[in-house]
Amino acid sequence: MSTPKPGVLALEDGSVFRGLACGAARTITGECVFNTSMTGYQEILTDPSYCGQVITMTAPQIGNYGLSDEDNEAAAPRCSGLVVRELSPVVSNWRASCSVQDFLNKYGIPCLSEIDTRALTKKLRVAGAMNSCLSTLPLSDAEAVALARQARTMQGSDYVREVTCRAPYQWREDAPENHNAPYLPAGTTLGTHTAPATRYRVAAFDFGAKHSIYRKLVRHGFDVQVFPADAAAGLIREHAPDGLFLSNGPGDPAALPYIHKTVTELLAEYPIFGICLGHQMLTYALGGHTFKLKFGHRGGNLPVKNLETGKVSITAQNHGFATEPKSIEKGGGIVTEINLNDQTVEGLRHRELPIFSVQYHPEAAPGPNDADPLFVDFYTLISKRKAGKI
Ligand SMILES: NC(=O)CC[C@H](N)C(=O)O
Repeated sequence: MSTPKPGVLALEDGSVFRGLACGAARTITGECVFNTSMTGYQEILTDPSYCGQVITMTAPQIGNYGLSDEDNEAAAPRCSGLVVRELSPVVSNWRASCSVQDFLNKYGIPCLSEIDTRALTKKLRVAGAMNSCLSTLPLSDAEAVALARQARTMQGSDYVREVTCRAPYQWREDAPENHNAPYLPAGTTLGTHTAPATRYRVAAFDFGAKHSIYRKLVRHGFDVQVFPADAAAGLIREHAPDGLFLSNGPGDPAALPYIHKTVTELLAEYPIFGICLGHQMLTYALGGHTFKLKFGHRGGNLPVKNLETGKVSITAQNHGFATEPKSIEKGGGIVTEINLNDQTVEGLRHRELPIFSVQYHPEAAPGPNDADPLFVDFYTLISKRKAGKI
């Protein structure tokens, strides 16, 4: 075994953490954020919404079950770096095809282990998410801090352009990355889930979508046609979908005026469901705006209350921005859900139009399945629209 090399993480406030280098040998910068999920590091690493960010996992050991070919959320990871307390020296799972170390090497992502992630997370909670420099090459503290201070700021950054698909395509049920969601022919039942007999066509804007969302849509009776983030309203109309889906994605939601414009144009024409960045795009289409949260919500057990039903769901989340509640009122938006930790907006709907969205991740990969019925709600909304009831 080769001797582990030292590596460094520096924050823009001048803090420096030294650990052991693994993954790619390089120096990167990015916004340092933390995720409190106990499991699901593969889905987190491959979620394109982390583009431009250095992910700190607060779970003390990462990597013990390796990575499997079926659980990726995108074709390649888009995060900038990974920080962990301990990387498991062994991989123990029959589904595993590689280790975290091998995966990071393959995709050129640097990682630090043996970092006091508790101290780092406490710093980020008090000061807020900060820009950082992570290097697995020889670099002095002063050099690393200087690079962290020069890093591109999250606010104002359009990272969607870097992760969206280049051309429209049909999401294929039999695509290799789709193996872990068994295909249910129309009308058949698996466990408590019955695949609807009638399938609807949904046009999905890919802002950096997690594949689990497409898998869920397919399971819930949708045929998914995926469109690049800058697809014009006319292109969507040509496809004649039954509904629109707005995906999750990286970066600052305020920095995407071309998407705000398209969604505004399509607002009154189709039933719409948005998740995370998609929810934020609906916010802008309703004339509203977002603001940056201090340290964001990233984890697998965040409590959300539905203000209309009183029901509380435990949800998976990954976002750094949130909707300003008052800002959506004029455009007909109603806040439907709030986060019980900080009372920020977690869901909205339109007063009359068949449009709704959530800031959290109902596809839950990783995470609890409390919000799974939202996919059924979207299906029901489209059924009603087609029956002329709304
Ligand atoms: N997961 C997402 O879609 C994140 C949305 C947005 N980039 C945010 O951080 O708030």
